[in-house]
Amino acid sequence: MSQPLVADPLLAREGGSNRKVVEVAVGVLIRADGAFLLTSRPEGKAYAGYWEFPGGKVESDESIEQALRRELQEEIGVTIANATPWRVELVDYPHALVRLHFCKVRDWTGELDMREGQACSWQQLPVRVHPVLPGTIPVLDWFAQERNFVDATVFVATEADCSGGRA
Ligand SMILES: Nc1nc2c([nH]c(=O)n2[C@@H]2O[C@H](COP(=O)(O)OP(=O)(O)OP(=O)(O)O)[C@@H](O)[C@H]2O)c(=O)[nH]1
Repeated sequence: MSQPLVADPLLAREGGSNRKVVEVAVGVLIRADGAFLLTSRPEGKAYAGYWEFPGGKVESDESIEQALRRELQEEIGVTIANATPWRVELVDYPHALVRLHFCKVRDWTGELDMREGQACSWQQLPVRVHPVLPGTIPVLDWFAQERNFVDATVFVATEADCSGGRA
């Protein structure tokens, strides 16, 4: 699959790309111990099986927070108390030009329930699930900056790891 570009917002706004921008609300659920929730993209969607933060497209009559509340109920069965806007990123995929509105969520009710057959995993840096969706990688870098984490944000198995560590 060809790799997406992280688009230049100015170029997109000035007509460098005439594709419609799809607004996406993304929830970064963070537990008290700092672990964050990743989910796998369901079968049938672009990049099926890739790991991402849960969320989805904003409908025309919704705010980012409303869309996020709806998507998280629909996809993972939790109700968020509130969402704190964190960062916005424009990504130019072959299938869509998306503006990702990442929001931190620390307070929710309900048990996790993967309603679209996804997998889920609470992760710390470096993340141990793969592959990670290209548009999700920058979020790991933002976490690394916040947490003074200097190693690679995605764990890469070495030969020693694969052979159980024996020489
Ligand atoms: N949910 C989510 N989407 C992301 C992330 N990073 C990222 O590039 N995206 C992109 O944002 C878009 C989200 O669309 P989606 O297909 O998940 O949204 P949706 O649930 O409303 O889909 P549907 O309307 O096809 O059912 C996809 O193009 C996806 O590749 C992420 O961390 N989380």
